[in-house]
Amino acid sequence: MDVDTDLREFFGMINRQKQVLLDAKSRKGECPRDRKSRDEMYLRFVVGCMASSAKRQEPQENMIHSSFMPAAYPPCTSSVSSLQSIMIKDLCLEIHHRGKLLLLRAITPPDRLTGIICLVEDEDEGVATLQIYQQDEETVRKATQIVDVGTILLVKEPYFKTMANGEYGLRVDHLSDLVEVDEDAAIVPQTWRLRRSGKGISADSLKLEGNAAIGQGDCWLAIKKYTNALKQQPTQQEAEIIKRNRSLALLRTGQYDAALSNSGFPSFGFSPPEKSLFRASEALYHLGKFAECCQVLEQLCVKYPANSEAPTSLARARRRLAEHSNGNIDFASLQTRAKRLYPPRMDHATYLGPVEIRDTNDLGRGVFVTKAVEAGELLFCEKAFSYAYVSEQYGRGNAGTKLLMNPETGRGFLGGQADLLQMIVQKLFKCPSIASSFTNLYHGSYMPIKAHEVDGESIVDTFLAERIISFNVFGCPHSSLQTHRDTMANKGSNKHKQHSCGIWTTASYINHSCLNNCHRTFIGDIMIVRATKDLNVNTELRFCYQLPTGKEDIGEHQETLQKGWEFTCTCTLCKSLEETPTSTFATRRKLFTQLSRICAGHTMNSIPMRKVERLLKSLSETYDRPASEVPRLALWDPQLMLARIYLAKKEHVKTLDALGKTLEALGFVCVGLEAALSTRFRVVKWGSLIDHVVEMFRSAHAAFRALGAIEDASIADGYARTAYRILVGEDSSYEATVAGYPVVG
Ligand SMILES: C[S@@+](CC[C@H](N)C(=O)[O-])C[C@H]1O[C@@H](n2cnc3c(N)ncnc32)[C@H](O)[C@@H]1O
Repeated sequence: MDVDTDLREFFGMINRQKQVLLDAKSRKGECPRDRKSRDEMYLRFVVGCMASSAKRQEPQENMIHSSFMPAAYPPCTSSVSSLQSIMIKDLCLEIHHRGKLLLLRAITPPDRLTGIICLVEDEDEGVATLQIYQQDEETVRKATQIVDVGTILLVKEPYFKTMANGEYGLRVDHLSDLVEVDEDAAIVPQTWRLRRSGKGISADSLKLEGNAAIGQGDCWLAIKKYTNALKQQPTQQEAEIIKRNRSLALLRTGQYDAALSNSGFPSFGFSPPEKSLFRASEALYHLGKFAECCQVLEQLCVKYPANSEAPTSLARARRRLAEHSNGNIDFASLQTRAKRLYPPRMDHATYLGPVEIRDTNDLGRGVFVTKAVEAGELLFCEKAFSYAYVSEQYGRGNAGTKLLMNPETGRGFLGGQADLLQMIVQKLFKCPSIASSFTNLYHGSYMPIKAHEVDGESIVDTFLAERIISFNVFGCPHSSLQTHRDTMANKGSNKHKQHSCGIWTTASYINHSCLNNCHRTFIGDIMIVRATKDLNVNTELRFCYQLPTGKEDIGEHQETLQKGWEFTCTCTLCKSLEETPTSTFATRRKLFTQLSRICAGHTMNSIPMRKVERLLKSLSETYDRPASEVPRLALWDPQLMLARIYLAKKEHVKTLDALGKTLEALGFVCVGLEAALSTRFRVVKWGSLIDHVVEMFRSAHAAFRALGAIEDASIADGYARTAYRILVGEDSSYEATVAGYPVVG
């Protein structure tokens, strides 16, 4: 939603790749005889590495790293012991060798492109290129910590294919399909046992090696050392210490479930060690289990009063718990922190207000309000499940140059979204206890596998994750406050071309309507959802996935919804647009163009008001349904311009009249804006909310005040604040923002 999915400029590339895939498919099942020799492959690989290293050292601006998803295939769900060995020479093209297992040893260091690439050999000295995808970024885990010369790997149910450069290679898309093997594992041939393995070394020595690795910042190596130490039959006491140490390395590598169980949680025994309690609390915090985290930290504070970090951590966890339970949210401080943070990943908890996910009659699941709410009320405030940040100034984010295309579905992920896939797959793999909040999201017709675990590792289906992201991803600005200020300052907003994006697992259940009744805003990776109308209990919430501007052809709007989410919108606005004859659209466009030309060609003082009013009247007459039922989205803009001119000319009665018409065009029903001023100003029904609605109410405030209608002025200011709260997410910044409005400040 609101993500940049316009990949037209890449269509040529997608089509060429489609052709490559088709050509490859025609060789399906073929066992290629024209494989390159080991030496030739080695030479090509080294040259390729040198070229990519040179590119990394001198990155070109706007360089796009493109990659393609293969046709979806499920991850292996069989345990290693049930698979049969196969050799590289027996692999056939475009085949997933189900029931088979390939034992490999890396013969080159890795090269990192969009995936990690290296050359591998098998026991028969057959050589192939291995491409592994969805691994951690280099900044999180170096490619050499994943595979390096001598690393022994098992590829489960190997997928052999023609690669982009025309050579043949193995491609691994699912993390659990690749298993690193110890040199002393029974499956490893004697000739490969060259390095010093854990065998014969005491558990204590391996533990010390693990501690040293942590000291050097290599937590992945530390985990291996501790795991080997545990295989050397340590005493129970030793084993507890080793696990406790491993818990720290697991914490630092984001493996919070395993860190928690290695800490000894939940039964720490009669005398819980300080480190166990602390590590358990950290893991619980990162898993969002704030109540349990507080309990563990309270225990730690009582047992170890000298621990100086525990009270600070407890205070932090209690703040999260309060945010989570009561919606006790300090928005002003959130805004301040988001401004300084790059990427703006906020240390904050999710608050779910009066909302519930339920089945709808016709659109699968949806979100409903559990009590009556008023326009502006906070419904929920959700921390992202996963968030990929791309700076609006480019170059400051963690993404921006990747293009991941799926020729099979015709969908593509650009920039942040391509990063999001890798981040989510890693998170699901590392924290399986929270995976279902993501995997339960809508995924269209994709059929997921049933198994979740094999050989003690979680199974993550990369293609399911890709599909879920494409239906549920939200584009987002660094902060909606900045977007609002930019829009109001006429700096133009890139609202509809968001590169940062994320997944918010509650918001994802909200279905679409062009006439939405709730609105999402962002402060960094926090999404704030507020009601845009007064809602009765049990009303289903509706977001606008993609806002029709009212100027485009309805076909274009429906095509975007169909392409993005595979449905056709049947809301009153779409229905009315569909029923509008083409000739009416043409008249509307013509009148609109005339209006735009007049506005662009005149200053405020020289604008021919009568002509504009006449054109606006004719434009209104092209609509037949009342605006309260079907907003006239093409009309508010020129109508607001009139209101601005009247306000500038201090013609306050006309200002109020023009504002009434502007709000009406957006579907608002207001009373008390008429010349007589005999009725108290009131919004009877809220309409579509756009940033300028705040300006409209502020202008009404100014006009009422000038006319001496002080109470109406104050009511108008109240509405401006409510609209602002909905559009920005909070109103602590209201005064500072509206003071900067160009027209009415
Ligand atoms: C983000 S999900 C929304 C939650 C979804 N209904 C569920 O059951 O999980 C988006 C999908 O919901 C369905 N959907 C949402 N709004 C719709 C609408 N107005 N009409 C028809 N289908 C809609 C479409 O299948 C769409 O791809």
